[in-house]
Amino acid sequence: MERFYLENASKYHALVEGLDPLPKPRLTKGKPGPGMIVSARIRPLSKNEGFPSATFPRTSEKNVLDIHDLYNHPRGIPVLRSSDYQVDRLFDSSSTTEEIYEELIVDLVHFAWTGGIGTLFAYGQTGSGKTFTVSRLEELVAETLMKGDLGGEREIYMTIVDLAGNAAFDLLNEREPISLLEDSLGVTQLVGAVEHQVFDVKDMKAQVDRATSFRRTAPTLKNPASSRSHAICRIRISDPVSHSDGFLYLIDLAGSEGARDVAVHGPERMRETRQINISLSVLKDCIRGKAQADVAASETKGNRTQKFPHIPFRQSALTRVLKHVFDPASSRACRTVVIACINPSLADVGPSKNTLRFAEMLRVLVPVTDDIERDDTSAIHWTNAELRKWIEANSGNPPILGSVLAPRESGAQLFNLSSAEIEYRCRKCPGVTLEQAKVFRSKLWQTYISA
Ligand SMILES: Nc1ncnc2c1ncn2[C@@H]1O[C@H](COP(=O)(O)OP(=O)(O)OP(=O)(O)O)[C@@H](O)[C@H]1O
Repeated sequence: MERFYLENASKYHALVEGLDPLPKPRLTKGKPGPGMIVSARIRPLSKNEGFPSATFPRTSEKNVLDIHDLYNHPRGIPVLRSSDYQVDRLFDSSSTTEEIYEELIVDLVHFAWTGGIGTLFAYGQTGSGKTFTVSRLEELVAETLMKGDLGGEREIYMTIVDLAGNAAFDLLNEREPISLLEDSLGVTQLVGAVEHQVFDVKDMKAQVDRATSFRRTAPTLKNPASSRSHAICRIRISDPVSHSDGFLYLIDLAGSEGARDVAVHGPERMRETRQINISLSVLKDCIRGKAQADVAASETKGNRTQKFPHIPFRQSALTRVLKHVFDPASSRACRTVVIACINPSLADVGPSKNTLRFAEMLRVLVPVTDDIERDDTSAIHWTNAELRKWIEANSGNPPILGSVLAPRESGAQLFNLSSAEIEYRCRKCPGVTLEQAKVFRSKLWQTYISA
């Protein structure tokens, strides 16, 4: 197939240039649900790949991507086959990891700092840029956490482990095997993994580099050092005053390889690929189930008598480790960001389409009512400054401070927080009682409902 693409590269360019400049519009009704953003990042095409780019972000529509494949028609005339995909946020090949951090990840850091659970998944075919993206994001997270301007004292602990099938290894301890055991509360513990307390940026970055050097890699057709395991970097942010922990998970998933890529590597690698694909499939079901549960909870304003979708988090080691992210019984406030990484090369259109289909399946959209679409001044569109003003005027005495907001939190994000999270934040303001926090919470939601 690659030979076919190379031989017909000029034909491909001519067909793409001759396409209708106004592609069929993508009609999606709805906005992303609370607590979940599904994005895609297209990496630049490297010079030595030799194939044309087959991915085309639309200029006329935000966050929509066209992929044009060249089909070897039986009559011998190559034809174009086009498909389009939509995500919540698309980063094209000129985007930097710093931009992705500012738009999507810094909020997760603030969220974890205030006691929430923030999770990032980088997903995609082998060689699509997952490790490149996550490594830089880890450095940027370290810089934010250690800058000292997040407010309050915290202790930071890091654990970095590697999951290959059902086996787990400690990347901060020379890849020593560890056990995944469930404790009496049903939480899967990483027994034997070192939890390293970090005190500055240099120390954090050194731990990340150390973990990278112990990561399991193997050559695939697409990447000479392909990661054949899921790497989980867990950052626990402990508040010594309230004795509560926030968590940040940065997860570089194993490359989703096609059978074609591993066929030359024998039965061991085929088995490994099967295990990776099964765990990715369970992960998809869990992320989607969680997003549906979040939407249902926000629509019923946290009423837990509502029947939530089944989330099969016990079916793989990866999702068992992330129990408090996926367990519907968990009361922890969670936010998740998925970055679907794409190699734009024409030779990779098949895996790229699979990755984008996977990303689309994760999206759970909330219907947008006409009122909300029309009314840009409604409460959920308030800026941070407007929110602070509203909080000051409506929080009673002693006042609940505007600091209950994470620095970049939007109106929609604040209104979608769980009741436990809102009360937890209010209680951190001096003198505020639980009763007052509850009154404030219900005022907040009434404002949201009437918005
Ligand atoms: N945004 C980018 N800009 C420049 N180079 C990139 C970018 N993303 C990836 N690359 C390069 O592409 C190659 C493959 O990237 P990377 O190793 O991150 O892929 P991967 O998805 O983690 O692969 P695997 O799943 O096989 O481990 C690397 O040489 C990396 O430097």
